[in-house]
Amino acid sequence: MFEADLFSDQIFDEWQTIGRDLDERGFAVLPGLIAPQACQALAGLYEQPVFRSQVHMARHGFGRGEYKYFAYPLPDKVADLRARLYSQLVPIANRWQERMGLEVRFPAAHEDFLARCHAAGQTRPTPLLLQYGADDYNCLHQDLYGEHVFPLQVAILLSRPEEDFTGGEFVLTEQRPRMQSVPSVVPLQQGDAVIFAVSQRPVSGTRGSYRVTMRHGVSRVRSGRRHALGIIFHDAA
Ligand SMILES: O=C(O)CCC(=O)C(=O)O
Ligand SMILES: [Fe+2]
Repeated sequence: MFEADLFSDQIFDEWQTIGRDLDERGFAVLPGLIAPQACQALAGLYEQPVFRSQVHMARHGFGRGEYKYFAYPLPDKVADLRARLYSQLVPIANRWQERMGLEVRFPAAHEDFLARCHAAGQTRPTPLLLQYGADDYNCLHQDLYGEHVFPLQVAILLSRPEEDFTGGEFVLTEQRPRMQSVPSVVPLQQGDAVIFAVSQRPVSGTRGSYRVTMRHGVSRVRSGRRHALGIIFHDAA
């Protein structure tokens, strides 16, 4: 299903660039991670019985639209993507932990990190499929589900901008100490992945690194229907 083989030599350079973008801005785009047909297939799962729960965002003040958390066992494609992206991101996550003065380090294999989450009672899977229609949006938020937090997450756009939907842009804000927040809009095509900080990231200052707080959301969809796949690496309590 993957356009990009996450471990091939060709994309080694791409991961170097991704690491640099993440360090500099707290987010990076991995273009064409999922082929159009596979995007359609993943969006089609929304109506299938592969979920543990459904959230209507308006009921919780999270925005407007809905999402569903996958149940274990995850669909093969989602499980594969989660494990493979994790192993690419772990060196970056550990570098960030060190720069933020945090003691926790993450193991090389995702299953070992999940064992840590599960032992602490964070046993529920967090990968999710989101569905937005006209006028739906997702408020700025952070996907924190307990004490154990992997500092990076991934969202993949499954629909085609301008064809399947208009509006509905992926948005990030960065809140700096004693300064006003910086907004970023991340342009995505179908199948593109955005990798971004879950809640905090290190920024280099004149006297070493300091932490900034990131939030993400989706601007109002103006027309059509938008699906996205969210890959969060920690499980939920
Ligand atoms: O719909 C999106 O693009 C982002 C959804 C989201 O909040 C997430 O994947 O955590
Ligand atoms: Fe989110």
